[in-house]
Amino acid sequence: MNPAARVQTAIELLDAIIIAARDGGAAADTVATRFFKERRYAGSGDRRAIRELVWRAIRRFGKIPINGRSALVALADKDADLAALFTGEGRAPGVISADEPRATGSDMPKWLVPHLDPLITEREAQALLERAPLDVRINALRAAQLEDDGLPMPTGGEPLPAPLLGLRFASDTNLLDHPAMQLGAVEVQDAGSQWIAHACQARAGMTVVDLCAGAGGKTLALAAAMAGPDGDVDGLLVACDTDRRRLQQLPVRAERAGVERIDARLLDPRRELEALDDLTQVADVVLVDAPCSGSGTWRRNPDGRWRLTPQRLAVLVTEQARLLDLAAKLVAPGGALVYAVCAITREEGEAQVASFLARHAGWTAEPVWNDPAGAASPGRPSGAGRLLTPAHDATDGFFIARIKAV
Ligand SMILES: C[S@@+](CC[C@H](N)C(=O)[O-])C[C@H]1O[C@@H](n2cnc3c(N)ncnc32)[C@H](O)[C@@H]1O
Repeated sequence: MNPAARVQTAIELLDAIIIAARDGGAAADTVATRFFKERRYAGSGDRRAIRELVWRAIRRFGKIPINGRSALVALADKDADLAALFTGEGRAPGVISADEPRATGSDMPKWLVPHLDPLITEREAQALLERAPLDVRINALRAAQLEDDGLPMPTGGEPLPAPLLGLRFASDTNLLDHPAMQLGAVEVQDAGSQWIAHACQARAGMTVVDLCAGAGGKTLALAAAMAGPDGDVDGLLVACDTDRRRLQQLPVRAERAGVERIDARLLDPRRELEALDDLTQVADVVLVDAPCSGSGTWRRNPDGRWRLTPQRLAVLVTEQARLLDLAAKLVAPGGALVYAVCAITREEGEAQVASFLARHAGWTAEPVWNDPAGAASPGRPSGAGRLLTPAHDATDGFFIARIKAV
C-alpha cells in the first residue's frame, strides 16, 4: 500500500473503532485485529503504519470524534506531511476542505476532570497517554528450570526495583515467541500489578482469596509468594471470578508457570457468597482487584476514554462497594482486605475506602507496604491508600489500600 492508501485505511479502521465504542462493542485492539483479518492485502509494514496513525488519533482526542476522517483531518491540520497525502487520487483520502468537520477537544474527557484524584495534574494526565513499557514478572520456579535446560532469559531488560522480581523492556519489545515466555519463566505484568500482589504480603501457610482473579495474573504472583519448598502453593489460595472465559485461562497459565494447588471458583453474580461459604471469616488476606474504569491503563487502551461515561462510572463505584462489603465477610479477625483498582478517579480510590471505613466499625487502614526501611515505596498517599501513576512511579495508574479487620 502507498502512504496515502494507508491513511484512507486508517480512516476506515477509526470509523469501525468509533462505532464499536459508541455501541458498547469490542475494544479497539480487537476491532483492529478483525479489521486486518478481512484485509489480508495489508502487509505487516502497512498494518504497523496504519495502527500507529489510528492510535495517535485515539490518544489525541478524549471524546469520540464524529468519524475517522474528522480525527485525521484535525491531525493533518498540524502535520503538513500527513495533509499532503489527502490528494483524492487513487486510494488516497479526498482533498481536505477548509469548512469540513474536524475533531476537537482535549485529550482528557472534560466531564471526567472533576472526578480525578487531586494528585492527577495536567502533566500527570499527559503521562497517562504515553506509550507504556513492557514489564514482566520473573517466575523463579521456571526460571531455574530454564537455566538448567541451557535456555536464555530475555536480554535487554532493566530490573524492576526490589523487592519486585521482574524486568522492564522497551514498549515495542515482542517476547511472545521467546522460550522464557513459552515455558512460563516470565509473565507479562505491569510493575503496578506486581506491587498490588506484593501489598497482599501473602506467605506460605496462609489462606488467601483473590476475589476478582480474572485470568489469574495476580493469582500467579500470589502463588509464587506462597510457594512451599516443592514450589507448590503451601496454604490455601482461592481464585474467583464471575467471568467463566477469563477464569478458564487460569489453569492453563498455572500449568505453564508450574504452579499447582490453586482453588479456582466460578461465582454467580450477586450470589457470590454461595460458592464461598466455607471461607467466611477464615482468610488471612482477601484481594479485591475490582472491576473499574480502567482509567489508569489508558496508555495501553486509550479508547477506554471513549467508552467511559458518568453513568458507567457510577455503576462501577456501586459495584466496588458491594464487592468490598462481600469480601469483608471472608476476612478472619486480624486479617486484611487489599483493595486495588487500575483507576485514577477519587470515587474509585480514596473515597471508596473512606466510605467502606465509615460503613464498617472496627476496620482500620494500615500501611500498604511493610518492607524494611530503605526499600522502594511506590505511590503517594491518597486518603487511606496510595496512588501509583505513570508520571510518578513509571507504572500504570493504580489505587491500592490495605484495610485490617480488628
Ligand atoms: C480488574 S479485573 C481483575 C484482573 C485480575 N485480577 C488480573 O490480575 O489479571 C476485574 C475482574 O473482576 C471480575 N468481576 C466482576 N464482577 C465480579 C464479581 N461480582 N465477583 C467476582 N469477580 C467479578 C471481572 O470479571 C474481572 O475479571
